[in-house]
Amino acid sequence: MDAIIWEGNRLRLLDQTKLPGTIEYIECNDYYTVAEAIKRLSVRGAPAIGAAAAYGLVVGAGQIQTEDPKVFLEKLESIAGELGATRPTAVNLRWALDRMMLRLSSAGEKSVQELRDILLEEAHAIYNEDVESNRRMGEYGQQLFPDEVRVLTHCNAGALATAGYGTALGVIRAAHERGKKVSVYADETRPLLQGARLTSWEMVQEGIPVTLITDNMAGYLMSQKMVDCVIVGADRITANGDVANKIGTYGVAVLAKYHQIPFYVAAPLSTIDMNLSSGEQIPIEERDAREVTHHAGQVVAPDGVKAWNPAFDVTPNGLVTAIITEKGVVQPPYTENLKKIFRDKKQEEV
Ligand SMILES: CSC[C@@H](O)[C@@H](O)C(=O)COP(=O)(O)O
Repeated sequence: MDAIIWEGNRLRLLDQTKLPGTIEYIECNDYYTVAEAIKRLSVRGAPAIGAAAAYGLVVGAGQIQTEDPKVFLEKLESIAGELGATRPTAVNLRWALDRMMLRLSSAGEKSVQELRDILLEEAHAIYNEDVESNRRMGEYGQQLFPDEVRVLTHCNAGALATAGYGTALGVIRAAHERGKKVSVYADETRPLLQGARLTSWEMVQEGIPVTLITDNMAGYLMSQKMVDCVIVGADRITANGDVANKIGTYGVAVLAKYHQIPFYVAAPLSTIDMNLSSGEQIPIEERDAREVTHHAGQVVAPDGVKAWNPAFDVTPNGLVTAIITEKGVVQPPYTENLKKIFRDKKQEEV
């Protein structure tokens, strides 16, 4: 199931808030619809947000009515600002928009129509490269798994959270495709249940054995020696290897350390923010308290109660066994080894 579809010059986004019950696509005829879809988590997951915003910028470019390239670029910059402000933690969003704008600024003198065409080409490149990165990550990551493995994951880092195939779930998929006996425990992931609604759905569709648990069961699961490793995705990784991911990830990492279970993070280089030296600098999105006080539209807390709703937490690098990227598996010390992986990538591009 594709989260993002560009077809016949139209953008359609799968409304993930309705899964697994209803499969419905949102038609995005203007960039406000894309921005709204990102804000309300119709499209979610760091790489998917980046690709959706890139296409959102293409849609926005079509709304700008001018033939003057300078005016066009000014208006586009403002649309990129609006799209970029929709969710603060996933760095892929800013990364994709910056890449789109940079491509235009390095294009030289072009007509407005040519600039629009370049934008679409770049959005396709971001999308296609993400799928390719996930497949590579899958190949590297699956080598860390023994032939028979029970894996715990948190939130949804699958095909739905990316342009396709998935990061953490991509590694699980790759292991399964290579004939390894993989079974998955999926944390339900309160408050919005991405684990229950999306991860377990993806695994069922794929025929990979999955068992759903509530978030507070992970400790007992580990104490019963029912899990061999943890693998999660990421929304932003800083230069020292600290990892921001869905709220609850930190708790799982602490439990994994205590139980001496490897804790892996799978993420493309577009999720690694080398401009931030540590996780304390990552902006953490706080969402509406109603997501905590309500469940499926029903109130589950007394009227007037205060609720706190940070959408992400930060797992310190010391709890991370390895970071799986499309360029290989990065081991500690992260400050040194992440720098090296970016240096190698730059050399490859020359
Ligand atoms: C491959 S995506 C990894 C993360 O983006 C994912 O684990 C996550 O935390 C998603 O959060 P969400 O709030 O659903 O966008």
